[in-house]
Amino acid sequence: MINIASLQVRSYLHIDKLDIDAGKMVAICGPNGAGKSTLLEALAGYLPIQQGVIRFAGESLRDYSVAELATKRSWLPQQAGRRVYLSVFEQLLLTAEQFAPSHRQSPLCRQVIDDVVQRLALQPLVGRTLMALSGGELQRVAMANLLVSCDHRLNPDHQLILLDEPFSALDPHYQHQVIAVLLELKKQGRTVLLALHDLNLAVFYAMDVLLLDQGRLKMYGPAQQVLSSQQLAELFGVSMTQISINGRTQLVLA
Ligand SMILES: Nc1ncnc2c1ncn2[C@@H]1O[C@H](COP(=O)(O)OP(=O)(O)OP(=O)(O)O)[C@@H](O)[C@H]1O
Repeated sequence: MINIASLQVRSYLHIDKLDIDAGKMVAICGPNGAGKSTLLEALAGYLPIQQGVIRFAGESLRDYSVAELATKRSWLPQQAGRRVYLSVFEQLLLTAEQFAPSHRQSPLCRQVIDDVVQRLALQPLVGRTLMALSGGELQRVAMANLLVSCDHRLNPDHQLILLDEPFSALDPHYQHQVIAVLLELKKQGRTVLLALHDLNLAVFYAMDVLLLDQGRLKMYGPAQQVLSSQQLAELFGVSMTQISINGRTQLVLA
């Protein structure tokens, strides 16, 4: 689904070779400044590629038009939507209508929005103005907006979800709720890549982890293998160990 070869972006990020299969959920981890956002922005098609190639579904990213990319992948940057003077419902409708230009599809847009609002329990927020929301509320609405954009009823070609620290402002309840939604999308065959600082979430949910350090790919594989005590000590300078609670792996300071 994603194939990277000899990639250089912003003279900082260098990846010799990386292949990510469809239907994976991959946490991009690494210290501050490691290149996580840079990699996601490059995959989203927003950064010029200085050298090498990113292939998405077999075709070079350079060969996709902006419109084609918009239907195939969704991109959630950090701090999305802060300055928009729209209600939550208006924002979601605007997004839905981008994929359903015919007026006859308006009832479908409303159905998709209703389903997403219900799935994320956003009913108390739909009439509120985006500018008046808290950081966490705004992040939940940004996720709802992404879910509308990738709903297969409106956007049947959709394949890839890219998220930059989507849980940074969410309390534990909403973190797990959003991960559950992403796991449902993965089950449908969507590929999900997310920059993540909370290493425990990656381990707990047995994601694959792509570990970056100083703009280089350090390791890619199952979280339990990649986030070993030795690797964590080397990269982050912290002493952590994996333990098992009720059959789930977790990281604890040791
Ligand atoms: N627009 C930019 N122009 C030039 N350099 C940039 C730009 N944005 C980021 N950088 C630099 O590129 C490097 C990688 O930044 P990036 O934001 O990708 O890291 P990150 O792993 O997402 O970090 P964090 O965990 O702090 O969010 C950093 O050294 C950063 O200072």
